[in-house]
Amino acid sequence: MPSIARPLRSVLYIPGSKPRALDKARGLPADAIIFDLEDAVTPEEKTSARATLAEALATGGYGSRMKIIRINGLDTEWGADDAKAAKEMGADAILLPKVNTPADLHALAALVGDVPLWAMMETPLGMLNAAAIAAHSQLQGMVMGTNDLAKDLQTRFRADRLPLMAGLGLCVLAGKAHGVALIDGVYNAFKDDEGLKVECDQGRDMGFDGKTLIHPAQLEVANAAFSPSEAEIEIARRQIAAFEEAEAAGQGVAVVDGKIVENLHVATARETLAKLDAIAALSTE
Ligand SMILES: CC(C)(COP(=O)(O)OP(=O)(O)OC[C@H]1O[C@@H](n2cnc3c(N)ncnc32)[C@H](O)[C@@H]1OP(=O)(O)O)[C@@H](O)C(=O)NCCC(=O)NCCSC(=O)C[C@H](O)C(=O)O
Ligand SMILES: [Mg+2]
Repeated sequence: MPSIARPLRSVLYIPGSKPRALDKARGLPADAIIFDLEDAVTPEEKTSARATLAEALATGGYGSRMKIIRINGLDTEWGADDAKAAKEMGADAILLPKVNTPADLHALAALVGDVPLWAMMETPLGMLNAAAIAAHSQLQGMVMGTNDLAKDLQTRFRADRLPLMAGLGLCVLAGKAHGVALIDGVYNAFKDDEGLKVECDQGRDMGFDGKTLIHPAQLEVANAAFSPSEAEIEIARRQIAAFEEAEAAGQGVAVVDGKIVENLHVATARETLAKLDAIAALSTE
């Protein structure tokens, strides 16, 4: 399945309770924003955060950035009211935490109707049910919750994320099979650009569309890592040109830099250039 056209390289969490951060985000180069009512907001502020967020979104100014609202779980005292409020606020998508089964999404859909849904994939049961969750007709995005997953798996932190790979891999397979956007988990050490880059590159290599972020300082690294590189652009152009030349000569295969280029490689090359165009279009919106 091809990735969706909208760039989602950088997906920034903003606590719904923080007016200063909500305001700052209007000028930040994030492809998407997750306005958070869940873990970034204290129980004491849950209700007021809903009102603070509603005011920020009514004021607007977020441009073409995708606006996703993460609500509290429907098993909490805030979840149902969050869901109804998120729909009224005109969210592009509602993100449900700790999705374990498709039934969790059915319950949310019953409250909000046909609003696009996103799922936090962050429990062992959710990972095991990734294929069924990704198949839900309203699901358009999956966000990895690597902190909650690590907690439930009782893993130790490893820079290579080996203990999380089985779960992340299941989500990548499920998301690709059903054409769902795939966003990698956060990198907690928000002052460590080098570590962030390593993790972004790993996520990109795995097929994620982008990374969730917790601080504006992480935007540049993520945007760069999930954009086509100069080398990828250059080889894509040469592959397309070589294949077209081969086709004109009645052949189905070209060779570039000693490697074969077939239809499927050309499809990937065209996707790379389309992504570049979509990113360029963001700056003119
Ligand atoms: C991590 C932070 C608490 C750090 O905050 P702070 O100390 O205020 O940072 P700075 O002083 O460096 O901030 C500089 C300016 O940037 C603004 N800011 C900070 N963070 C954000 C943000 N996320 N979005 C927009 N703007 C932001 C500050 O307001 C400052 O602005 P100004 O004063 O005008 O210069 C903080 O960054 C933070 O709260 N981050 C978000 C944390 C969060 O959302 N956590 C929940 C999501 S992660 C999660 O739940 C993962 C998942 O579920 C899992 O299981 O893994
Ligand atoms: Mg979480």
